[in-house]
Amino acid sequence: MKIGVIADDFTGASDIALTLAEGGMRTAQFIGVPDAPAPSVIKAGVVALKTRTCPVDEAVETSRAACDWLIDQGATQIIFKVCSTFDSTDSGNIGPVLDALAERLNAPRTITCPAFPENGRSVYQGHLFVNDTLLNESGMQDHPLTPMRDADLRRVLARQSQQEIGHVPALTVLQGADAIKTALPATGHIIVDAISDENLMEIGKAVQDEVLLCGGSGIALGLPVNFGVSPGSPDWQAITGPGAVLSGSCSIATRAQVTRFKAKAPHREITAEDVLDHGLSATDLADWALAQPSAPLIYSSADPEIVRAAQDKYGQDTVAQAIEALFSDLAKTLVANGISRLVVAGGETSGAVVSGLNATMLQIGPRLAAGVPALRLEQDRPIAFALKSGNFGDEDFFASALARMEGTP
Ligand SMILES: Nc1ncnc2c1ncn2[C@@H]1O[C@H](COP(=O)(O)OP(=O)(O)OP(=O)(O)O)[C@@H](O)[C@H]1O
Ligand SMILES: O=C(O)[C@@H](O)C(=O)CO
Repeated sequence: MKIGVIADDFTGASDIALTLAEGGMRTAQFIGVPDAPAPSVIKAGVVALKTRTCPVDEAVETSRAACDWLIDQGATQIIFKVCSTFDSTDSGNIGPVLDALAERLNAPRTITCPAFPENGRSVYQGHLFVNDTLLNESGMQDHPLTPMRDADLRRVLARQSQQEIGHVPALTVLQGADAIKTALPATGHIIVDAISDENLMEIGKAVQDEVLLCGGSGIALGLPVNFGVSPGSPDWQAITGPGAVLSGSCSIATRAQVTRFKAKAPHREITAEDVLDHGLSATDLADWALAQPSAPLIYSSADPEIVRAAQDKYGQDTVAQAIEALFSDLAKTLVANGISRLVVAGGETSGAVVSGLNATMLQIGPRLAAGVPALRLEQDRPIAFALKSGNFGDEDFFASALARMEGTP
């Protein structure tokens, strides 16, 4: 293994795994910290954790363990993969994990850039934009778990970290790799601006010898070439059989996808009340889903006012955990009863689903959308997954992903 990635959620893990795989590296996504060595053919290993919103100490400890495992596999460069919208709160978890990894790796400085231009995320003057709006006006200010109310990443990270925060501005990045390298301060966490893939390729060259990087999948764009590989599309063998869509993301993009898919597919909504007051069970939902004539959608995705009201009534963690536990049990029951293609929307939701299936390693297939690969899980039969980040994919994503898993994406 050459590159090791510690991803703070499951959709983010497959996002960066796709970038590394398309960059030409044999890549696998591991579910949690493995207790066995990686296959020797794997040149980029992505450990998917569920640490974006867990208690800080747990995030630090698990991320350190993932780092140790990746180093044991031979990784010489470590990436801490966070959300391209820098999802976190003032207490963490990005800053504390980055501080701990820097200490573990004896890295005097780290480079952070969450830009993902293909999906509209850019960093300019230290501020994160989603398309043409600042992060804090992009809809992310209403996220159920990590509302982002400040777009200045220097301030956001400073509130979470013990280290000094540096910045390399776009005007320097535009001058290319040598200028970036020269401008990097010797110590601290350094936010680097990037507004295009070309910028990210230059950053990739500039950070060839840096041991710890942090960012969205864009930070990996310019790295595989440093290891002498050439870009290509990962292989895929079609997986047929019944499908289903499970959506726990409440993002703007996912809600539009839910609306679009509902117009043509059997669908069923899960509300916080159903789960917490009326004892809705995974078995009831699975019985319904398995009786449908075409791939059904089961969703808890809801507008911000509905989410806020549920959180006020039951408590944020209680609702999130109850809904995630239901999706986890549901996925397990569906797969046990023949579902072979699963599209899942939302990072936390994907974490719950994949953990529920006791998956340990996912193979990375070709892209279904920017940042979303087709994934293959080998159990007693192959299962195809899409683990879609909340804000990724076009409105037709659910139908197109299910269709493309059956053919050649
Ligand atoms: N109706 C609802 N009411 C309250 N909370 C909900 C509701 N539906 C989902 N949630 C919770 O909101 C959270 C959504 O997070 P998730 O990571 O799955 O989506 P996302 O943040 O949009 O995706 P990503 O992290 O990939 O951007 C989950 O913890 C989920 O359980
Ligand atoms: O970087 C992103 O936006 C995604 O990969 C993600 O992490 C969302 O959960």
